[in-house]
Amino acid sequence: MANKSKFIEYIDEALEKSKETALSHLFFTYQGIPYPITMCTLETFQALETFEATYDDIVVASYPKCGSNWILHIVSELIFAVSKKKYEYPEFPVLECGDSEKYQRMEDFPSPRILATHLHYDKLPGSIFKNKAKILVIFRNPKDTAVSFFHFHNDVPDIPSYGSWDEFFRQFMKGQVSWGSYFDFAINWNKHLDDDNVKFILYEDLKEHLAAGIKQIAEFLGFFLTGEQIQTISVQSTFQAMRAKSQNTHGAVGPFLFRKGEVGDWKNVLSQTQSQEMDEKFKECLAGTSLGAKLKYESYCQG
Ligand SMILES: Nc1ncnc2c1ncn2[C@@H]1O[C@H](COP(=O)(O)OS(=O)(=O)O)[C@@H](OP(=O)(O)O)[C@H]1O
Repeated sequence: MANKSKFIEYIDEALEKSKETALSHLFFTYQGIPYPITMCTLETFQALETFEATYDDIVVASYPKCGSNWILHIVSELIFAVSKKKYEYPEFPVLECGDSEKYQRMEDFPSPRILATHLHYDKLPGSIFKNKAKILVIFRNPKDTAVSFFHFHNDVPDIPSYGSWDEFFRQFMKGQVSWGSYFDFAINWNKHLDDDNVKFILYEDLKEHLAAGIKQIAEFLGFFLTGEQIQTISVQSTFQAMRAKSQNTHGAVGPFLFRKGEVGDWKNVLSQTQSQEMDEKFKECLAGTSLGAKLKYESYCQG
């Protein structure tokens, strides 16, 4: 991720703040959703109301740990392929993270701007829809998402740890984790996945058919690449390739962020009771919905 220094600088600063933050003090609530005080502030949320999206913006929307860094990488490689200019991330790309003046600075960022966000659909700035920015929404099955989230907290030395997986699981199921409930995030998006300018991506599908997924993303963004170019990006976008470069792209947190990149790791972590509890929650929130079908829950979360 190009202007590494600013990107990594931001991550390092957040880690530095995390060192002094106990888990019990990690969250503040804004409009009903918990956010980590190490990355989000009230001032920035208030300033976000002034953010003007543009038609050229590419927004990568996801619940945490569903693969946003993967998509950010693919999109920046696609831009490089069509423009021959290396995409430079001018600063940390998560829209709601950083200081309150970032939206002013963003006005001068070169187009297309690539933005990431973990905000729920109903918390996204209205200008994203009004100005018809393109939105890539990535979802991953909730069991692997929870396991990835837990490991991130408990493996990265400076991030506040949970006492145990069981404790994390309880909080995850209640939505008392950073960016709130996976299920609320999903319910919020459910009716909008076929909207104009929205492209749904399933982590598990991308993992199985990487080149085909990259081609679909390129087409959605209106980029025309040769099969050879798609193939090259595909080779650079495997988990192994990204993990190998992760210290350069993401700094010290890189190898923890690019942890395992697998489908089904939940089977090593969730107890049978926890697995059933998640199945019940899925049924209650998403059974019979369009997103429920798109997530292919039976394939990835059962058996
Ligand atoms: N190329 C590729 N292939 C497969 N999987 C990948 C890839 N890149 C990132 N990942 C996995 O995505 C998980 C991190 O998700 P995010 O990038 O959304 O994390 S974050 O919320 O922005 O911190 C995290 O999942 P886990 O390994 O299960 O923890 C990453 O390994």
